[in-house]
Amino acid sequence: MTAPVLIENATKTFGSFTALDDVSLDIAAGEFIVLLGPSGCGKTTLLSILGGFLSPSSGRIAIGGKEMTHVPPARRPTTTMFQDYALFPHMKLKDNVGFGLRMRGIGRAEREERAKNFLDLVGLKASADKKPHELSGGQRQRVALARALAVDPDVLLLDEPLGALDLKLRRQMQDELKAIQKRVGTTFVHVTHDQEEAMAIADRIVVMNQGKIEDFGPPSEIYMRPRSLFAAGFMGEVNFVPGKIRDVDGTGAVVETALGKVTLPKACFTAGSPSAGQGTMLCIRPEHFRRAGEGDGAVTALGQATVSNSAFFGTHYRCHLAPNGAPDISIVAHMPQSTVVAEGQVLTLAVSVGDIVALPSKQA
Ligand SMILES: Nc1ncnc2c1ncn2[C@@H]1O[C@H](COP(=O)(O)OP(=O)(O)OP(=O)(O)O)[C@@H](O)[C@H]1O
Repeated sequence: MTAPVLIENATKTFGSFTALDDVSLDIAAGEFIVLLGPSGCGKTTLLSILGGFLSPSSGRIAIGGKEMTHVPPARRPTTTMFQDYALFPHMKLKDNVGFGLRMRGIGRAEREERAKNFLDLVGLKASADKKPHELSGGQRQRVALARALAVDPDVLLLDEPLGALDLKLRRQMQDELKAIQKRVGTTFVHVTHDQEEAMAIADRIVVMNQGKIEDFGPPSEIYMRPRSLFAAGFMGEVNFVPGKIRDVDGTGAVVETALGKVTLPKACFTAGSPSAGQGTMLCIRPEHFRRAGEGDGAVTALGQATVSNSAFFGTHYRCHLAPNGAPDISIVAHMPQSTVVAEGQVLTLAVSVGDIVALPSKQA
């Protein structure tokens, strides 16, 4: 089963501290949503409000069109899977997976049948009679997922479920989790502070900071067209170049920066229309820099820069560049591996204007 989730103006305070600040989200049935943000930003608080373990101080929650704000966890169509997935050590895997069904009064034959189906879904059908200590960490994680899905929730809430796994296993489990979610079609809301994990699994990412939503959209949109400085910086590496908006017309604006003037179309201003005199921050990803004259399409030259450090990364050179005439700015650029970039070399930097995002330099 699957259901849409609606969160309207949810706020959660603990004494005078606001952990969640006027958060609204509209999640479609069957979506894989990731709540992403640094430690303490309110991800778990939001997940706990969805699961019914916390009540919002104000605002409301609906799941599948039904009011859920004050409904206790056991009466919600949700299951929560925690990082500490605590399987019962004395029970066989099929009994661990069937445990929730037993609690719901489902008879042994049906329980075993469903437990086996869900163990099959996570690739462990042949291990149904094993006990948790006979499994690896990744296999135990799969059993926990099978157990959570076996009770057929409309929405599965996952709180850093891969946090305890080593990096290689974690990447592998991310792929599996995504594939399983697509097969079952259940709405997943998954918490992580790992940006790569979010990009690997999410249909849409909710970027959170200090109890607020900074950005919400598909991974590529948040990476390429972020709507906040925080989201731009949290989703991968980015160079910030400060500037001032000078001339605005219907098509865009001219921005004056320490690297020179850049004419940007309206689409570059992802947080709203530019206004003259406003301070702005240009966000440029390292891979969007190139040397003047390289690549196709219209590029804007951003002056000359001296390579202060260059390292070969296989797919590219990662360079630190000191723009000539702008000592306060340091640039990280990825240059194609086809041409050697050496320390001390002077390059004319260029970027395609369509790759630049301009955001208000001070966001409320
Ligand atoms: N019961 C509580 N009483 C007081 N403060 C709380 C309580 N629960 C959470 N907080 C505070 O609310 C803020 C958000 O906590 P939350 O657990 O939602 O963050 P998080 O983004 O999930 O962080 P992490 O990634 O570290 O788990 C934190 O500053 C935390 O200290």
